Amino acid sequence: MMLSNFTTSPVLTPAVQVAIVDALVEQGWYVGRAAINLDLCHALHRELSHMAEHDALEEAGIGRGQQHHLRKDIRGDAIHWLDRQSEAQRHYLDAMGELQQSLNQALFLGLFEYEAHFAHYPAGAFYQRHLDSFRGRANRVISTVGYLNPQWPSDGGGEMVIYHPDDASKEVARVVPEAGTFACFLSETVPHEVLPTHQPRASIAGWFRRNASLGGVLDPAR
Ligand SMILES: O=C(O)CCC(=O)C(=O)O
Ligand SMILES: [Fe+2]
Repeated sequence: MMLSNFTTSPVLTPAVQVAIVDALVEQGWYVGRAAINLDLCHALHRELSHMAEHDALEEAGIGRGQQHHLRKDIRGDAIHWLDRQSEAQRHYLDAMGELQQSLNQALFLGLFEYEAHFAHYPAGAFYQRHLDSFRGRANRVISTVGYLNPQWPSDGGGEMVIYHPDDASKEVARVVPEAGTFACFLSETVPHEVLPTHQPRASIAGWFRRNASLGGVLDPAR
């Protein structure tokens, strides 16, 4: 049994939370290495690997509610929504709850909930350039990605590319998906993609949401 101390140190330090808020205000996106507690990343990685090995993941699709369908030509990951079933998941979700409070206090965003899924990209999988939310639908406000891979070779592929909010042809960051790295960006304005990965790739993608129920029509969470 490996001893892990993710329960005793913060998932995201207060300094990292401040850096996230500042970067979102200044440029609309944040990327930090060694931002999330590594023991927690390892515990979450074990959990996701176990699910992948036991066929416990579902193929990811695009669109929500009735519009949900599979498009392997657009995204090739398999997912499992976090459900607080393990201590590691509860820690991650509690940390995102704290971040939600920091974001609301500093930016008055009125974020009211957070949803997140594990994502497993098998070798060869990618996710084409996209926005996580569409203006007007105003449901997903801030996107987060936590990376779980214990190590990542320089030729491993699978980087997340972030593009400039005002110029989608301009690459502003290339994020190596290694454990401890955390990315965060405005869901409606920051285009991003996952380049084809050359080896299995593990992450947690999540979104802070605002209630977007309109005209009595319930906005489906997923
Ligand atoms: O895993 C990543 O790096 C990003 C995934 C993503 O863009 C998404 O799930 O919407
Ligand atoms: Fe995305």
